[in-house]
Order: sequence, then structure tokens, then C-alpha cells
Amino acid sequence: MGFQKAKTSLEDLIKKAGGCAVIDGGFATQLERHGATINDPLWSALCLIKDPDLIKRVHLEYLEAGADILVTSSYQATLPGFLSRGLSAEEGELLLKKSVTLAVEARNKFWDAVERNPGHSYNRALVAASIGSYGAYLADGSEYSGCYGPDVNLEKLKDFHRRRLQVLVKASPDLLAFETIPNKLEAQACVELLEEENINIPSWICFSCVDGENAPSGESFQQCLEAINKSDRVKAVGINCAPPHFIESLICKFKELTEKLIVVYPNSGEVWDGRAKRWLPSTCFDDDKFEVFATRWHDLGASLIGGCCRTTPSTIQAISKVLKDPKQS
Ligand SMILES: C[S+](C)CC[C@H](N)C(=O)O
Ligand SMILES: N[C@@H](CCS)C(=O)O
Ligand SMILES: [Zn+2]
Repeated sequence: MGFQKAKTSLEDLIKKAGGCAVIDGGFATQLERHGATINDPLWSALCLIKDPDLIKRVHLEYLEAGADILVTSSYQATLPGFLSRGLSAEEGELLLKKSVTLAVEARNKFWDAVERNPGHSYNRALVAASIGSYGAYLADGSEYSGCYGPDVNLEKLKDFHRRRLQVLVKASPDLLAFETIPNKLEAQACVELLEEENINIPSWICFSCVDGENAPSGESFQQCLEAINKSDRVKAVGINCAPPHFIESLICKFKELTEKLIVVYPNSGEVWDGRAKRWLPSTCFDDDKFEVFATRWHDLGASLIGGCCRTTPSTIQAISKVLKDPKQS
């Protein structure tokens, strides 16, 4: 094509979506529902090696459900992770790039089909490159504890994130999504890295939360947001993969702590057992509850809303329906 489509900014998308853009839902969850086995240190990123077609299929299912933003398959895709299973650095970098191109291809395919259908109610989706926390890479559940041990300092976290960030940025996603950040140090590392690498792709930084009040490390969100609030490169902050019943009060808290856009995409309420590597039942939201609460979350000030682990395309369909056409619900 001889021209480049004008890039839709995050703010434009939110406006087009009626004040709140819908993020997709549990990516790994949907892979597993299709039979993928991801009990592996690479977790959902294993499919980049084993079954890239399935990744694209899941992206398409979330688009069909009404997602305005696709989060890529790179949450647990890291260069040290790929190296430790015998891949070369070059192969690892190609897989990271592929995580973005799979989502972009799904988005383009879906949009080409939808555009031919006058009267459709979809928006052209944006692709957010997922950047899972250091704890995700450790694969020991520490994205929900924030306990990285005494040897992990700011420089080590920046070193961990740097090359992956560079490679993902080179693949030209629309957004960057830092996910399940569990402590202040890692939030600071992400912000400093965006600055040092002069990254101009808009980012969001999301924290996990296990007590409904603080970051998993026990540090207050006020402490965690200090560095983020000083950065123009971070457009939105919020919470992902925390229980949905925490979200209302966390949005109110974040509203007091920041002027940035607020992003929330909770899990179903089930709790991850990092040792047994499985989800334990707990107080959960079904799709109907997500539908009711999505409106409240939006009214309280969230402008990016979706689902995380254990939510599915039907969850996203419920959220999308109520946010885009409240009268119909
Ligand atoms: C968001 S958690 C459920 C991802 C998996 C975890 N990092 C692990 O590998 O155990
Ligand atoms: N986006 C991730 C989950 C983050 S907790 C995935 O499903 O791969
Ligand atoms: Zn999750």
C-alpha cells in the first residue's frame, strides 16, 4: 500500500468507543479452552513456538466479541526464557516480533471484513504489546507477591526489560501494556526505561493487587505511582489480574492519586496457586456481573476496561455490549 493509515491514538479510540475502550479478556485462558497445554515456564508464550495459528484464532475471537484493544501473546515471552529452552537470541527476537505481527494480522483481517459491512458497530482495534513483569518470567507466582529477593535492584530490572522492549517496539505495536507489576521498584524501572530508550509508543502500566488496597509488595499505590505520574510516556495506569470485587475502590483510589487515564482488567476472582500452577476457586464474577460492574467502573472514571485471566470472549461481549450500547442492556 502506498500510504500509511493514520494511527488512531488511544484517546481517539476511547472517544470513538463512547468514552471507554474495551480491552480483550484472558488470553491464556482462551488458549487453554481450545486445548493448548501451557503448563510451562513460558506459559501462554509457549504457543508462539507450538501453535501460532491458535494465537491468531484467539485474537479473532476477542475482536468478534467486541474488543477494541488486543493484548499480544508476549506476557511471558522473554529472551532469557527462550534461551533457556535452547533457542538462539535471534530466534527469540523473531518470536517476540511474531507476537505483534500475529495480533496485527488478526486485527487487519477482522477490520477488512467488518468494513465491508455497513452499519457495523466495531472500532478498528489497537494492538498492545504485552510486557509481563519480572515475576511472570520467574514463573513462581511472584507477580502476585512482589518478592523478588535482595539481589534484584533497579538496574537488574531495567536490564531484564530492555531488550524485549526494544524488539517489541521495533515491531510497531500501537500501545505497550506493562502487566501485573507487583512493586514500586519495577514500576520505576519501566518508567526509566521508557525514558532512556526514548519510547514514543503510548504505554499503560498495570499493577496486580491481592489485598484490595496496596501493591502486592505491601507498598502503597501512592508510592508506586510516584515515578509514573512524572512520565508523559505513560498514558494510563491501573490494575490487571486482580479480583473484580477490588476494582471499585481501587478506581476511586487511583482517581485521587493520578491524572492519567485509568485502566482496569480484572481476572474472574479465582486465585493463582504459583506452586501448583493452577487456579483455585474463590469468589468470582460471572459474565452478568461483569456487565453490571463495567458500567460502574466506567462511571467511577475508568476509560479502559476488559478482563484478564479466567475471563473469556463472552465476558468481553457482555462488557462491550453494555459500554457501547447501554440502552440495549
Ligand atoms: C498471570 S499468571 C497466572 C501467569 C503464569 C505464571 N507467571 C507462572 O508461570 O506460573
Ligand atoms: N495477558 C496475559 C495474562 C496476564 S496476567 C495472558 O493471558 O497471556
Ligand atoms: Zn491475568
